[in-house]
Order: sequence, then structure tokens, then C-alpha cells
Amino acid sequence: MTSTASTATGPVSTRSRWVIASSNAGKLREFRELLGGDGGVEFVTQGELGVDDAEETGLSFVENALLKARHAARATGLPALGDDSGLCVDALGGAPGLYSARYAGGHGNAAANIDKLLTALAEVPETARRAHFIAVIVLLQHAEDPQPLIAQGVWPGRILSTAHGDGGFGYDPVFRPDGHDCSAAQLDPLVKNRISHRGLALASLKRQLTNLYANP
Ligand SMILES: O=P(O)(O)OP(=O)(O)OP(=O)(O)OC[C@H]1O[C@@H](n2cnc3c(O)ncnc32)[C@H](O)[C@@H]1O
Ligand SMILES: [Mg+2]
Repeated sequence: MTSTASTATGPVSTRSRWVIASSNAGKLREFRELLGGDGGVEFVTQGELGVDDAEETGLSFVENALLKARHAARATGLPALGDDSGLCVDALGGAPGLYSARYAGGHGNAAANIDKLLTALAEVPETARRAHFIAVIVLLQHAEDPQPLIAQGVWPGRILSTAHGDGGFGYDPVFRPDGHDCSAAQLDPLVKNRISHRGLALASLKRQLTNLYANP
């Protein structure tokens, strides 16, 4: 992410500061780990710049990711990365989904959210506890950017019957990713970042940036 390219809205400089439009400490830690090696761009969080949270009024992950990024870009004048993500459980018709952060009422109370989820699934057998995490990450060069880069990642697995581990954040203690015999909260953070919805979405976003610069 160190060169320049042209878009319909003019030259895009990647030697700059970008704001990460999230207030979730767990997400921000993962963003920093995932973006750390990208020379030429300095990342700053919206909280560090005094930007409040956007209203998440969208009806889809992509709409909310755009709302977050646009809000931060408008408030700071910087390019902005927005992430909207969630846990979708098949047996619950996709809930908590878009409302994952506030499933138990308040915002971001992971223990209460997990309690509510385990209660909702109490009678559901192991074979029917399929779920996936989804993350949509968008990059806006500025608040009116008509060509956002949009990337999506999905991480399949199932919901455990009790919580395990203290790594990660959110629903990680009750999510067992396919191919692993432990919860997401028990994974090495490097492994989570390589295979998770957020890791996959950011990898896809980076590929889009690379292609943009290769084919201006
Ligand atoms: O809106 P921002 O400020 O980014 O922070 P948030 O926590 O409200 O973020 P979302 O609106 O995208 O809600 C996503 C919720 O989904 C859950 N979630 C998303 N990614 C997760 C992950 O990698 N591990 C565990 N839970 C995750 C977690 O409960 C998040 O609060
Ligand atoms: Mg949120």
C-alpha cells in the first residue's frame, strides 16, 4: 500500500493516514495486527481523533460498514476503513447477525450476549448448531467517495455449549471454527487473523488495492 493510482475521483495517495472507523477494542487490536506491516500508511483510530460512533441504521453489513467509514471520513477528512461484522446462527434464522453487538440489549456486553445465545440454543443438538462469522470491510478515500472498495470474509463453524478460552473478543469463546478442535478464543491470535472473517476480508481488500495500483 505504498504507491499512487488514479480513480474516477482523482489520484489516490496511499502515503497517508487512514482512520479506522471502529470503537471495538478487540477489532482494533486485530486491525493493528493485520495492517501492521503495511508501510507508507499510518493508521489511527476514530477514538484517538475524538470521533464518536456512527449510527448503525443499515439493513445489511455492507450498509453499516459504509455508514461507519463515511462518518469517520467526514469527521476527520481522512480515508476511512469501516468494519461491520457479526455472528449468524442457522438455527436462529441468522440471528444475532446484524445485531450481534447488542443482542442482549446493551451494547458490546460480551458475557450477556453469550449467555443469551447459549440459552437460545439450549435445546439445539450439536449437529444443528451451524454458524458463521461475517465481516464486511470498506475503504472510502473520502466521505463522498463514489467508488468504495468493499471486501467480505466469512468464517464457518458451530456454536459450543459452553464458553472456552479467554483470547479474542465477543463470541469467540463459544465459536468453534471448522477444522479446529477448540474455540476461537483458544486459537493463537496469528491463526485467528489468518483464517477469520476479518482476516479474509482484509486480505481481499489488500488484493483489490494491489490490482487498482497494477491497473490504473
Ligand atoms: O461498530 P464498531 O465500533 O466497529 O464496534 P462493534 O462491536 O459495535 O462492532 P459491530 O457493530 O460490527 O458488531 C459486531 C459484533 O459481532 C461480534 N463479532 C464480530 N467479529 C467478531 C470476532 O472476530 N469475534 C467475536 N465476536 C465478533 C461482536 O459481538 C461485535 O460486537
Ligand atoms: Mg457497532
